[in-house]
Amino acid sequence: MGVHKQERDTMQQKVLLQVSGLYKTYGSKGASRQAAPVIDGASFSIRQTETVGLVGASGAGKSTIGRIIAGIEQVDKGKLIYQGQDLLAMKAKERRAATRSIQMVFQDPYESLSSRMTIEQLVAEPLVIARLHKNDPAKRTELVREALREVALSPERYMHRYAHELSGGERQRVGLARAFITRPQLIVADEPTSMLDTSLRLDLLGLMRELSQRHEIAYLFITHDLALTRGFCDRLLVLNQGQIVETGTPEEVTENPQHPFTLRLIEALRELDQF
Ligand SMILES: Nc1ncnc2c1ncn2[C@@H]1O[C@H](COP(=O)(O)OP(=O)(O)OP(=O)(O)O)[C@@H](O)[C@H]1O
Repeated sequence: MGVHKQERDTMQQKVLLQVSGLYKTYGSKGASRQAAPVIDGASFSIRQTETVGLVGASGAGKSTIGRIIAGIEQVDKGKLIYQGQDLLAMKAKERRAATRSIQMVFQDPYESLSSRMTIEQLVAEPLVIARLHKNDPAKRTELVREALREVALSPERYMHRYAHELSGGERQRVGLARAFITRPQLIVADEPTSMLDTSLRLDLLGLMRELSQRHEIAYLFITHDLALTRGFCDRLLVLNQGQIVETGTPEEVTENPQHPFTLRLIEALRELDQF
């Protein structure tokens, strides 16, 4: 009743990640008691194959949440249940194994790819880190080729080149191929399009969508660009003062915001992006 088809389909998917009561304060141990928490009890879930947009003002803690989920940032308190497993209760080694299927794509394709490695080495690196196919270099090469084809880069043309020889759009595709090579269930994409021009932004999102449909990948898509979330995200999460204050489809959130902060955020972002 009142729920449209896309949303109903999404609701029927199983929960992939459940985040509950997340807290995070930055600062040295002594100072942290006085410092205000950046993440202050955030709770939300991501379903299998769902594309969830995380929006909020600059400095709201969006990247912090992304990095916590990807396991590259510590958390003070809270629960992360991924595929039914309590990640924060695990030992580091166990957690690494349980979260191999969570990958991250970063904002800056210039900074995030080493200029000393070939594209083949860069795309293979997550396999090396996860010690997958350790004694089978041919298998690794085959997987690199496959990952490059998935992001519409010809292996023959790109494998032996270096990141500095590539355009920004091509580098972001390499970033996506790196995320894809371990066959993730969830990709945290932190402003992956913000350094690309408009047509390349749409190309990358189109590619991400195709990957998701072909391989059943869910995304947490961190962005300040509300216009981009339409047609790409199934659902938005609005982060304010370290908490998720609103969720809904991009249309619901932008056309009928329920929380006063969301209204202010939309107005501010509209001014910024002429959205
Ligand atoms: N490593 C760190 N040490 C100390 N403070 C940090 C660190 N990383 C982030 N912060 C602070 O935490 C707050 C949230 O930062 P975060 O990068 O998560 O926000 P964001 O919503 O992603 O911002 P933006 O949209 O500008 O990228 C900011 O006030 C930031 O200065």
